[in-house]
Amino acid sequence: MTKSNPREIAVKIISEINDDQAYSNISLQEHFSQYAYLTSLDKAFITEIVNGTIRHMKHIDYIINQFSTTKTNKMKPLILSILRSGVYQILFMSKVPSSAACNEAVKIAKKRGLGGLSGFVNGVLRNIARNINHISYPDRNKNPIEYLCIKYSYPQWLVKYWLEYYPIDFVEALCNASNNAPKITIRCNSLRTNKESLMEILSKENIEVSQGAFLPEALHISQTSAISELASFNQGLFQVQDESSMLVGHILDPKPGEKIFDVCAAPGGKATHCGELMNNQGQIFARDIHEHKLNLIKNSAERLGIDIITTELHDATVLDQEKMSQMDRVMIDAPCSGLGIIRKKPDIKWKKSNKDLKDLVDIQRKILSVCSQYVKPGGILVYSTCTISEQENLENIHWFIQNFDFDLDPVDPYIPEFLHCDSSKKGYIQLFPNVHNSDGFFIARLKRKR
Ligand SMILES: C[S@@+](CC[C@H](N)C(=O)[O-])C[C@H]1O[C@@H](n2cnc3c(N)ncnc32)[C@H](O)[C@@H]1O
Repeated sequence: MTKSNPREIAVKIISEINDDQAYSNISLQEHFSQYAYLTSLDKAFITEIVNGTIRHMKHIDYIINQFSTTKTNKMKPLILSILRSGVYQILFMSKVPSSAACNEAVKIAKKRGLGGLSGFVNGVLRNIARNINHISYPDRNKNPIEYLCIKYSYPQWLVKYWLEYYPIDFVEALCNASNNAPKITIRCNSLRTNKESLMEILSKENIEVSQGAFLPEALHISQTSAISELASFNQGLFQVQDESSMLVGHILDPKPGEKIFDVCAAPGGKATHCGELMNNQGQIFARDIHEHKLNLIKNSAERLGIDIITTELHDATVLDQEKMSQMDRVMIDAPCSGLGIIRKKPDIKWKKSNKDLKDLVDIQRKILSVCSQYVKPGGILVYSTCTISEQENLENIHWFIQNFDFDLDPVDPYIPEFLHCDSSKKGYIQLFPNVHNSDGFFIARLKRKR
């Protein structure tokens, strides 16, 4: 069997994402396992082509359509994937010579049985490479929506949606920041080590490591692939988690000995963080609607040395009478549109729609109305999402406090001072990639009145 080269594998993954609805992160991991001969450099190269092409897809298609008589919506899907990945390399990968991008695209077309179209691929890509500095774009002043959609590659519904809530300069900065691949952030496991020791161990494993931005337990690391092969990972010294997501644990503020309910818990990032914050004392019930995901929680808890987490298969929209008013704290890390994690999962741009947001609001309100009943009088409920959508965030919270016996509770005591703002004094915070250089996250803290 001939080995597939990295560009060919990238085209395959791009096709799976666009044509078979695969998720970018899952498809990348599956191919890395399948092609065990790939080096870490190969993996980084494939990840860059795949995520970059998906990130800039609308911009890329706009360019292809200026140079090809056959428009992108009429092309064979495989040819389109080959062209898109070729244009990405020409436009965004300054270290890749355009000639290499064109030649390799032609080779892939031939190898995949589309030799008859190799001249077309060659012609379109070389034409684009020659004219890359003479492409005209929509005018920002005359047509701001089209400009943002093309320049930053976002679907029109999303640009319009964000513009309903934020000024255009903010939306432009948000679109731009959400196109940057983020640093990897890890959480030092305080049950097994401390930050200084972990930094030393990681350096010995040839991982570049630096302090996180918000929280004492957060570190940034350079390595993006093969984290799970590190001895330090397997010894449970850390967990991969964005700092914005770590803030949820701090805002919940669980104490040793308490009973905590995490009703949408998989893969367990926040449940295991709570285990660490509780010094592995107390009880955490970690539920999810998907059985196969419960193993992810169990495996992480075991690796991190946390034994107070009980995993349970349960639909959070269905009331569990036995748990009513039993919990000191309840965490609803709700299923959401994920518009805050486009940096990590660029395919979210193309997979979500306005209708999804409306459907999600229904589920989120159902989960809020059911799971708030598990909180003891005087207890705490934290609602969080990894999205930037007022409907799923603040509008849900306003609806909730109007209809249930809960008040917002200030989050300032639980977050670093530089994050303090008007809303944190009231009881919630919205993080943005363009403002906080983190995932876009919403976190609200609510206290049950009686
Ligand atoms: C945002 S993720 C949770 C992430 C998790 N808290 C963490 O920090 O790792 C939302 C989770 O909710 C689960 N989910 C979706 N609908 C649910 C429902 N009706 N009941 C319980 N879990 C649900 C999904 O399977 C998904 O794992």
